[in-house]
This record gives sequence, C-alpha cells and structure tokens, in this order.
Amino acid sequence: MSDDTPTQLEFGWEEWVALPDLGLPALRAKVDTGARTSALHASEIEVFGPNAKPKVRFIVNPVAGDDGLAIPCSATILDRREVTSSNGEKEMRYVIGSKLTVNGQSWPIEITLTNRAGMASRMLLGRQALTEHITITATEKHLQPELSYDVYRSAGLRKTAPKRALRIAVLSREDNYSTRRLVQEGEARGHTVEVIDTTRCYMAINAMSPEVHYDGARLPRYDAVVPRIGASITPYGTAVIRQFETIGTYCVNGSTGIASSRDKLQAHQILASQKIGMPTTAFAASPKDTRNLMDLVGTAPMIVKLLESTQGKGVVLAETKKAAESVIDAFRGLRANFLVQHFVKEAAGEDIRCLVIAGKVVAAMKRTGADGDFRSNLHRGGTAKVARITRQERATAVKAAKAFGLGIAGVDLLRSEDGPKVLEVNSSPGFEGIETATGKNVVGFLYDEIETHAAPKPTRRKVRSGG
Ligand SMILES: Nc1ncnc2c1ncn2[C@@H]1O[C@H](COP(=O)(O)OP(=O)(O)OP(=O)(O)O)[C@@H](O)[C@H]1O
Repeated sequence: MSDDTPTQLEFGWEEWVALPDLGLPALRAKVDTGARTSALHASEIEVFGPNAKPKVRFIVNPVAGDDGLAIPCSATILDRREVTSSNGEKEMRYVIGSKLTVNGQSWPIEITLTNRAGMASRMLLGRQALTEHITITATEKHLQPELSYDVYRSAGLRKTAPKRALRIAVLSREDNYSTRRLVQEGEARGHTVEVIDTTRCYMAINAMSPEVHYDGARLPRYDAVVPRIGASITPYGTAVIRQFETIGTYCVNGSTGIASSRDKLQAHQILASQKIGMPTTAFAASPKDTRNLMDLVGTAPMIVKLLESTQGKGVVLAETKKAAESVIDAFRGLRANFLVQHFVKEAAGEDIRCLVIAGKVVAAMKRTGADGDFRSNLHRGGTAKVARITRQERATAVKAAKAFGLGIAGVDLLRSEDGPKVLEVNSSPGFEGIETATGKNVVGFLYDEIETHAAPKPTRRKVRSGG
C-alpha cells in the first residue's frame, strides 16, 4: 500500500509501530491525543553538522527494561521547540521528521526527542501523527498486528538499518585536491566532514579523560578520523592520532603504521622481515664504512637516497662507485641521513602505484618519469596512466600495506627481473593522480570502509522477546 491511499486503521491506546528511517522496526507506542507532536525517548542526544542544516544523533533503547539493546540513530533537525510534557514541565526539544509504519501503511510524522529514563513507553503518538485515516478506541490496545522485538536480534538488522550520518575529522593542513575530495565525497553521502589542522590540535594527556582540543574548545566525539599527516610533522601528527586512539576513535590509519612506514630504515626492515620483495638496501652511520656499504649493494650504478626525501628530491643515481662515494661524502658533510640501494634498471623510469584500501588494491597506475629521468614522481613531471597489475604485484601491495597495519596505503612497486620490488608504502596517498589516471572514485572506496567500520553497531544483549 502506498502513502497516498490510506485505508482506515483502528488504534487502541497502545499499538505496535515501526520507524524504518531510524532503524527501529518494532516499537510499542502509546497513543496520546493530549499531545500535539509525537515523542521518542532518546539518550545521548548530540547535535552535529553544518549550522545551515544541523543534524542530531541519539541512542534509542527500543525495549523498555532492556537498556542492553541500544540503537544509534541520526536525523536532520527540523525545528527546536518548547514542549510541555504530561507532568507540566517545559522542555526545549529537537524535532525530527520520520516515516511511521503501521500494518504496511506509512506516513510522515514529526517527532520530538526527549531523554526521560524510566518511561514505560518508548514512544508517544501525538495528534499530528494520528491522521484522518485513524480512528481511536481508547479502551482497547494492540488492534494492529503485533511486531516482535526479535528483529533486533536478527543478523540482518545491521544490513537493513539506515546508513547513519557520521561525524568525521580529516586531519590535514592542506587545502588540496585530496582534502577537498574527502569533504565532497563524505558530504555527498550525508556525513559531516570537518577538516582539522593537525598542528593546531592540543592535548591534555591524562589517564582518566584523554581529550583533544582545538581552537579553544574540546573536539567532539568523532566516528572516524582520516589522518593526512605531512612528512614534516610526523612526530606531532602521530601523537595527535595516538590521542584519538586512546579515546577509542576509529582512525583509518593508526599512529604506529604511519610512523613506521615514514621511517625509511624501519620501513625497509619491516618489509624485509615480512619477506616482501624490495631493492637490496644498505645503510651505515660511519664514513669509515662507505666502501663496505656500497659492496653490500653490489655493482654500480646504484641509488643513494636521503632518508628525508619526498617527491624524489633526494634520490640520486650514481653511475659509478666513485660517483656514489662523492654523493655519500656530500650527504655526510651536510649531516643528512641516507641509504644506498640497488638500482632496478629494468624498471626503466617507471613505477606502479597501487592504492590499497582495507586489504584490496582498488586502483593502480603506472607512472613514467619525464624524458631522461629515472624518477617517475608526478611532482617531477612524470605522467600517469591506468595500470593492469599481475596477481603477484597485487599480493605484494596488499602484503606491504598489511605489514604496517594501514587501512589505506599507496604502495609503490618497481617491476624488476625477479618480481615486484616495493619502494615505499605511503600512509597519506594523494588522490588526484590516481583518480584522474584510472577514472575511479577511490575516495568512495575509502568511505565504504569508514561506513563499515565506524558506523556504530546496534548492541544486542539479553533482549527480552516482546509481547
Ligand atoms: N632503487 C631504485 N631503482 C630504480 N628506480 C628507483 C629506485 N629508487 C627510486 N627510484 C625511482 O625514483 C623515484 C623516487 O624514489 P622514491 O619514491 O624512493 O623517492 P621519494 O623521494 O621517497 O619519493 P616519494 O615522494 O614517493 O616518497 C621512484 O618513483 C622511482 O621511479
């Protein structure tokens, strides 16, 4: 039956109803013709979202006497109104809109949210909801079909539950394509996405109530944090993420994974310990060991790489051992840390960027260096196009992201004679190059993962069956 052709329904003083938009398939509602607007008993009522279109999220315990069953809900706020409750008390309440379903018929109603624990009925149906097609027999109850609270126990509940709007923080200092896409895609899905400058977060570190503050106020409870931590602020950025982890916030990439993948020496050690292919790499602290270091890597040409290098700026190709020695001397003179690496010549100035999200390669592109450059970085004038990768390359990329426990990672591979060699695992991969080259909505894949992980699950404990 549709919303347009209501058939007559008979209500007693209490009926079984459903609010499907809120993920509440069974509720007992008391008919209260003394009240204008319907009311739903909700706790943890919290406003979020843009000022122009604020939302509210809250918890409903649909079964009276069973607070173990908690359903997280969210809705757009229609109004905020003063309501006088049955005991005469005035209260400011948020008003939301939702569909009310009874016996296969649905119609839109307004609902105020109120947190009054101990109320036997979880819902009151006011006059506004009791439209013309309803007749009321106040001396009877349950004139409409009975629903069962068992639905809250069914495995399908999470699948059928409406997607709850999430509040997400993107930790980023840059207003670039990647940040903008994260905001745009999240908002298109109905979430609220706030961009937070990582370096402006400050923290009270104490055992009882870990918090993150920003611009004079404590940051709210986020459903998910997407770290986009630039290399120059890794230590502080990872400290901020650790704080969110302590609070229990879901972080797409954890502080440990970001820190260890950033530290080139540690990253190579972790990759090696997982038997993941990578170019032979050596490092030493003392100038006395320069020759031995080069011998470990093999014959020239070889790569000398600054540990702090990004965008290929500190990557040098030394054609001879003599040239490598001069570069190493120069780096040492500048007190710069570096590593020496076998030059994978057959890669011929190309590398493969695999974007791994939640253990899957969701997109891959081949980057080719500008004419005559062995470095394929797009920042150095390289070009990118979609890549077809082999099963071995796919497995290597997935394994590399997993080695650092990263939910999202850009894994760079070189195609060598003996299989893929991982160059680096990037915990804040850019989206522009890969979305342009592959035409894929990579950020969408990331939100799929966030929605799966961060959407609060209905808790089901000791549910009494209804009746
Ligand atoms: N061992 C190697 N053999 C062949 N080519 C290499 C090797 N190491 C680096 N390259 C080339 O140089 C480019 C830059 O190297 P790498 O990614 O290690 O530098 P980076 O400065 O850390 O860059 P990023 O900004 O990606 O972190 C690579 O994309 C690759 O094309």
